[in-house]
Amino acid sequence: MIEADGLTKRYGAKVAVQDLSFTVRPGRVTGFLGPNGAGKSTTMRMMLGLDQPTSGTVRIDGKRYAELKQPLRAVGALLDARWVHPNRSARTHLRWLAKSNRLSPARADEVLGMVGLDEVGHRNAGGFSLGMSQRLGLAAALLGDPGVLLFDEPVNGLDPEGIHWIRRFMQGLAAEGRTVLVSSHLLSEMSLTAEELVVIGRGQLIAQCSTREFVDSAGDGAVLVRSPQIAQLREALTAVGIGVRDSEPGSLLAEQTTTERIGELAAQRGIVLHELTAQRGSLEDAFMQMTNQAVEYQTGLGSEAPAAAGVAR
Ligand SMILES: Nc1ncnc2c1ncn2[C@@H]1O[C@H](COP(=O)(O)OP(=O)(O)OP(=O)(O)O)[C@@H](O)[C@H]1O
Repeated sequence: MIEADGLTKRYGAKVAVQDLSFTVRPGRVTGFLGPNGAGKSTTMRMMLGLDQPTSGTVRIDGKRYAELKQPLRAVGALLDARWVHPNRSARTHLRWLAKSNRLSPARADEVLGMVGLDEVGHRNAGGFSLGMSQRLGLAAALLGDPGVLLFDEPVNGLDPEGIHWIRRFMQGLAAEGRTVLVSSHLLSEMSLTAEELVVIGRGQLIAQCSTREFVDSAGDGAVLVRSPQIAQLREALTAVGIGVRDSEPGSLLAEQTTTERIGELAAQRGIVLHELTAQRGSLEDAFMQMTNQAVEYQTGLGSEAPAAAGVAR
């Protein structure tokens, strides 16, 4: 579990992270989203003790990073996949990391196998493709078999196969009961990967909720209904005060309601339904709507945007 409590980081006059409180729970992948410069990397660096908070705390399984006796056994991270010695083999790189963290060198081969690099473990890491480097970065993060994993933009620059592989891998780690926090700019990818979201803008919390709730919060509550008895359905809906908009022939859009309400109403009146679909936006729509106020610099004369609108829970 990761717990941020009133986390604040200032660089001189610049406030990178401001009074940020959220919890990341084990057993599912949590996406960490925010526009450029929102403070995601700074927050992750504070989780790993690479930056000190100006105020507030962030705890990994109840402890600050500095209090962890063997940090690599508690938290693993992939921040920059290119951080390897180019003339060292992947295996030597991992063994060196293991040794300097008092972990068994045999663990290097185990993690190489876990990420599918056992065949190329003897090759110089400097010659690895981006996808292979990302896998090596994941292997390094897993060396201490940690319960908490942090990934900063792990799929940046990868091809669809690489993205798919990392998605399944992260979901597998979460299914083993680990806490997995992953930042990404790729929103459609994040909607497939993450069950939970922490969304920040200008260093402040915008939302912490399930991906489903986040997407729903941006929807307009309309429900598409298709029925061979559309006239009767329209009458039944307007009779109970539900607003109706036209859609394709044989269909209508019921406003500000739920699929449950319409399904039950149709059943009571004996009206046959062929389709009942809540109209959802995409994670992209929700993100744009929620972070619109929170982009660091709005277009137009570089004026700063107002503070993030608070839908945080
Ligand atoms: N060492 C530093 N000195 C001064 N300002 C910094 C420093 N590190 C980050 N910042 C500023 O803090 C803010 C948050 O940066 P951060 O890199 O954490 O955002 P981010 O959400 O990770 O952005 P991106 O998605 O673009 O990587 C930015 O305005 C950035 O310019």
